[in-house]
Amino acid sequence: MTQTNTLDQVDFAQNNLEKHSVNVHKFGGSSLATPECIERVIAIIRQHCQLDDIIVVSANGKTTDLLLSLHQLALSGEPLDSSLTLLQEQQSALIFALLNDGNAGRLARELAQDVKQLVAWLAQDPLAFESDILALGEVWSARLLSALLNERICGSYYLDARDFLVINNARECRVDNALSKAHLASRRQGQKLAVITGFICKDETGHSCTLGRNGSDYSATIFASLLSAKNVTLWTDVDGIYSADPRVVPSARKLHRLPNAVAQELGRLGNPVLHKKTLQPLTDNIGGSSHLHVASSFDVKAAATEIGEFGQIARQELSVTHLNDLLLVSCEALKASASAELIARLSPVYSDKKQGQLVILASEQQALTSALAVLGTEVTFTPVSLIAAVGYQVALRLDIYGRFKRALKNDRVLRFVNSEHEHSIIALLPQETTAELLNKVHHEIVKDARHLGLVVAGLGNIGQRFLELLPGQLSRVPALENVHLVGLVSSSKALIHTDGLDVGSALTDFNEQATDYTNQELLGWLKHHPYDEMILVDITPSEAFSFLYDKFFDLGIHVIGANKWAASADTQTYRTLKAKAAKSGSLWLGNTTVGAGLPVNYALDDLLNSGDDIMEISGVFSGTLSWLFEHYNAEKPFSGLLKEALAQGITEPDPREDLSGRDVQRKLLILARAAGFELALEDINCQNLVPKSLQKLSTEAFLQQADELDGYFEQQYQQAKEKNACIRYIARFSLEQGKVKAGVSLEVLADDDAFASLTPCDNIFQIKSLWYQDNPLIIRGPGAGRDVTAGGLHSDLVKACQQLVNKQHQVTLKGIN
Ligand SMILES: NC(=O)C1=CN([C@@H]2O[C@H](COP(=O)(O)OP(=O)(O)OC[C@H]3O[C@@H](n4cnc5c(N)ncnc54)[C@H](OP(=O)(O)O)[C@@H]3O)[C@@H](O)[C@H]2O)C=CC1
Ligand SMILES: N[C@@H](CC=O)C(=O)O
Repeated sequence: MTQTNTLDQVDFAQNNLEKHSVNVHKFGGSSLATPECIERVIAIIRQHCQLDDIIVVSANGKTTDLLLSLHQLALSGEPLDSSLTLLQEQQSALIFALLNDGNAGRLARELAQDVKQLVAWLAQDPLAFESDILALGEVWSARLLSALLNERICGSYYLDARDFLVINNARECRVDNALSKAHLASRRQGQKLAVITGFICKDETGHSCTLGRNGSDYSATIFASLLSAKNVTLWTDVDGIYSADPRVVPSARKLHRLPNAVAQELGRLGNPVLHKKTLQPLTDNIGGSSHLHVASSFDVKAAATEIGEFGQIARQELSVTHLNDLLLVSCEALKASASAELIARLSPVYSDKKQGQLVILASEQQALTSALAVLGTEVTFTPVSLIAAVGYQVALRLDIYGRFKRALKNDRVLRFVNSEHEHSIIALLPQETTAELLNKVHHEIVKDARHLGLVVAGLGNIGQRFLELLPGQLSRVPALENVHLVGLVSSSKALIHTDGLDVGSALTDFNEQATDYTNQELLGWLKHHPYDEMILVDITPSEAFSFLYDKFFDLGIHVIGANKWAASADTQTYRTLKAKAAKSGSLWLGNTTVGAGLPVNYALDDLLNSGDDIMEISGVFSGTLSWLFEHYNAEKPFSGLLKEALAQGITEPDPREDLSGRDVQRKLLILARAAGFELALEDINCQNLVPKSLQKLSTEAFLQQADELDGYFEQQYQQAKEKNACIRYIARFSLEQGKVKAGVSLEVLADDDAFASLTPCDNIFQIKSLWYQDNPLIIRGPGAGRDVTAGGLHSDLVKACQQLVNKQHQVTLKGIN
């Protein structure tokens, strides 16, 4: 895990910023529309950019539309004055709202010069200067942002892409890579942020050209390819790519990672965010491995969608897309081989040479009609629409094919076709694809596709057993179908694979491949994980690790803890954690913190849910102490038994946690809190069975001197025996006349007491409540041990997943909604 420096972490006066690679950030028009939007962009750059990165900009807000309308007005000979004034006013307003007086004056003078030139072009020959006219929007936007960066953040320069980006085929916007790369290299300035115009370029004769619809996105990926950039981020008004258009399908889920091939297919089949040209420079760049991110400049915290090459898990993502306003073209001439070049040029949505048929966008009808007129044959156009299931080689997945057909069984379908590389199954419909149909098909295809990541912290006695049971659970329990083990963490080493670890060999892989990590690195990875939900199972005994819960909940991570520290933390910390978890929708389960696999926490929850009031909880809460006192008969030394319990994995890693009563004290606190009481550890009297002389030693030294315990326990045992009684470590909590009484201690019990004759290691919980007053509720069984604890954690995992697989996230589309 590596950490990159961002601009807000460095002091520019003595900047020594380490570069990892170039990143390209593109900001669209809506992200740069107003002074407030531009302030947001500045904040993003400060946080996410490094020196030498490239920033690509579109024209501010609707500037290009205004320039286009001026162009139209000029062509039709209509007056320009009011539109010109509006254009200049809008630009001036941005300049004066954002820049200091000196820079604002300079940019206003340059703007006035440009407007003069614009008026001349419009008067002279608007058609010939169309691209020069449209290019002004990006030039103004880049000049403004660069000046602002110079004022606010760091050295910056702006580049007009027409100074280096050369295309040698205007119709297909094909870039002359060698020439453009050389020109760009000669214009870059080191240790500064470049702001470059998107959308515009020049042709081989030096004339201005534009890159067409979504041209700035295309510019960004072209620059990334020229510079072998590591990442390209399209900062836009939506926070990623969804499994269907979320404006139409409310249950659409964000796709966190998309393989290039799938993203390209989505762009081709009408995804509103991706354009089919955008990815081309990255995928054409053989050996290049740039990843494309789609992120929202309006909601920087929202996880983005990352597009690139990924392993198996990302390849399982499915989505549904649709296109209305299509035409099915039938023409005999299309069967001839002479039509091949025409078809390739048009790159239709679908073509069937045998049948002489194409499917094109309705907007392409005119171009096709004139192209086919040359062939002199009759053409028929039939309005159609398409709906498609898109995913990596989805056409080869028979289950998905079946579901897709099933969802459409009551609709008229002209035909089902697979795309060339099997990344989509397309249904051509003779009618419009309605919102209702889209929702129906989406539900059928995407219903169980939420991916849950799993990180296990603590790979000791219990953690290892948990992992041994995991493969069986994953293949047996339907709710775990989309759970992927992605991380294993011990106190100093971590093995994290975003694409998933092999559950069968996870521990061996951890022992061979895990590397040192810091908590910062772990949190950094968790912050950007690409899963719908992330579950962390804490099987450490560590208080330090429990301090991270606060951050986990901030990040919306779900926690299943066997670790008792957080659940028994001081009242303020506990309250804050509960509130944070509730706020971020994080689940926090800890059934095994008390009674290992026994469902005592669940039972208390159920009682409260049933309207009951709990008045008393008592019993034997320690598996270790139960095992010790049920076995102890003063024949074998007590210390010998203690070491046996440690070897059996019943005790805490340091058995003094058990013997001191602290473990029982924590458990009583956890249960009292679960029963709805607010109390702290200090409110629970605790009898420590470890003599002072052994309390401060290391675990090893304590075990060596453990025979110092023997005399005390022998005496306690014999004294009890004389009264036909026994010794047991008991926890008691009660509410008496509105006052809480709580304590844990060694008690002398009659041999026939309900807490006296347990199977060694058993816990017993006696709960008195309104419903269970005269005849208390009893839960009894093994309260410690590898199997029951690991099993209890699996029970929590299934419970969490049952809730999370169906959880709906509110889609927020800032800038669109
Ligand atoms: N034994 C039982 O029957 C029950 C136990 N529990 C709880 O289960 C937990 C685990 O117990 P057990 O398996 O016996 O413990 P172990 O000592 O056998 O294993 C502890 C694991 O936690 C790791 N660890 C320790 N500190 C940290 C840290 N700061 N960050 C990340 N990992 C850390 C250790 O790593 P390393 O190897 O590097 O030291 C080790 O892998 C405890 O909280 C215990 O109370 C709960 C119910 C029943
Ligand atoms: N050491 C504990 C383990 C479970 O929490 C016990 O003995 O009960």
